[in-house]
Amino acid sequence: MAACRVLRLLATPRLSLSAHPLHGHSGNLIQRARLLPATIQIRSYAEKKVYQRDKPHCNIGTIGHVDHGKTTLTAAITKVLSEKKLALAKRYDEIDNAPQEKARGITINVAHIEYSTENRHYGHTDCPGHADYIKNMIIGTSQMDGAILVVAATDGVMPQTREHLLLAKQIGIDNIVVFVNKVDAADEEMVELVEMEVRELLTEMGYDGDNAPLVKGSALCAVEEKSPELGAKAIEELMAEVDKNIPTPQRELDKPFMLPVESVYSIAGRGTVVGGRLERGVIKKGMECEFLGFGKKIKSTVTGVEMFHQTLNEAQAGDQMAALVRGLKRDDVLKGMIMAKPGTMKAYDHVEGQVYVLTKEEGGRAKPFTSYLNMQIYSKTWRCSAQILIPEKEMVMPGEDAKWLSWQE
Ligand SMILES: Nc1nc2c(ncn2[C@@H]2O[C@H](COP(=O)(O)OP(=O)(O)OP(=O)(O)O)[C@@H](O)[C@H]2O)c(=O)[nH]1
Ligand SMILES: [Mg+2]
Repeated sequence: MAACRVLRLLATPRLSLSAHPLHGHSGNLIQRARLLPATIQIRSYAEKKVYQRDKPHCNIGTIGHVDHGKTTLTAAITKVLSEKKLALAKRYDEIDNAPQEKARGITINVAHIEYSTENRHYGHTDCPGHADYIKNMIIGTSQMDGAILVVAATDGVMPQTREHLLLAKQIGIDNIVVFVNKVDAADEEMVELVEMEVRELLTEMGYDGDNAPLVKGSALCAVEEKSPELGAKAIEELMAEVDKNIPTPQRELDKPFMLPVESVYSIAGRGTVVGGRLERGVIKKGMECEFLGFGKKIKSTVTGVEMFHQTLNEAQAGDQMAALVRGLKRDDVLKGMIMAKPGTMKAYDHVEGQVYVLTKEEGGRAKPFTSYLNMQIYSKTWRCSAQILIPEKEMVMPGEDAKWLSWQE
């Protein structure tokens, strides 16, 4: 189990950073960021439908252990909702569409899918469960307002069930709805045991395990149109719980805009498109913008805004959006940069934080640590290899609080 710590920035207390030293030294960050695969596909700006903002927008997604059925559940939700004309049904292989994903049968990149219920419009991020792709899961989860934790009844709580829930908690996801999947392949006793186990885990992680919304069913049955009680009905029940238990957050619309860049594309003949979840403010066509990060500061102008392939008159905080920007090459902008209103943000190469070090039982490390330790720091869509300094103590034990300073290596 990997150690995980949370930094609360003193200067900007709304921003929380998760440091996750899973992968050790990151090497050349910029090179790595370039290698990361694209996640939102914007094919053409021509003849786009205009997005109708007639329902509140909410960002959710699927987290949980590898192979527990997150992508199948994502496909099942779109299928069930498409029957009510609230979604376009997405097949499993349209969600996991990279050749490597198809070959290995696992999710590697997060996928962003859109659908609606009667009450809300959703952006859904399907995260990878495999331990090797935790970094993608952290970025995916940092864009969610609430999460669906998928646990297979055939397996129960597994290492990444625990780790994903821990990370979701650290990232600040307060509302979780559980889907106990693969109920078609497990006996009743097993399903009951798994429910108890998940509730216990939720409590352990600081959620209200006893009263957490939990739905049991089978995503595969819903996709294959079998056993409607376990299939389509369970999916409807799940979405009703999501509607009820994951509140739409208050968005900061009146602040200067800020978009952590999650993906960068180039569209032949049109230019460069950047995608991500708009963290605050409003973005409209014609606005000036500035990209910060990786030692760069680049000015540009927004020439188009869209969400899930539909044109937006304006993108609002919370939207999973993409912006076309003028005069930039694809390689000028990197995943992890911030796109902001010019002059409103500054880049730093160090952070000061008040840190609580998780104990081994909480999923942290067993040993104390001292200054000059190298680790990865994660925040929003960026991650960075950093060195830490603990000014007031010689060492910090798991379970202790400390003030610390970390700077980019
Ligand atoms: N019996 C049964 N199998 C299921 C169910 N849901 C998914 N599966 C199967 O479980 C396997 C894994 O499903 P995925 O949806 O790829 O799992 P995942 O959680 O997205 O996996 P990663 O993204 O790689 O972590 C596939 O073979 C699915 O067909 C279910 O309800 N019942
Ligand atoms: Mg998957």
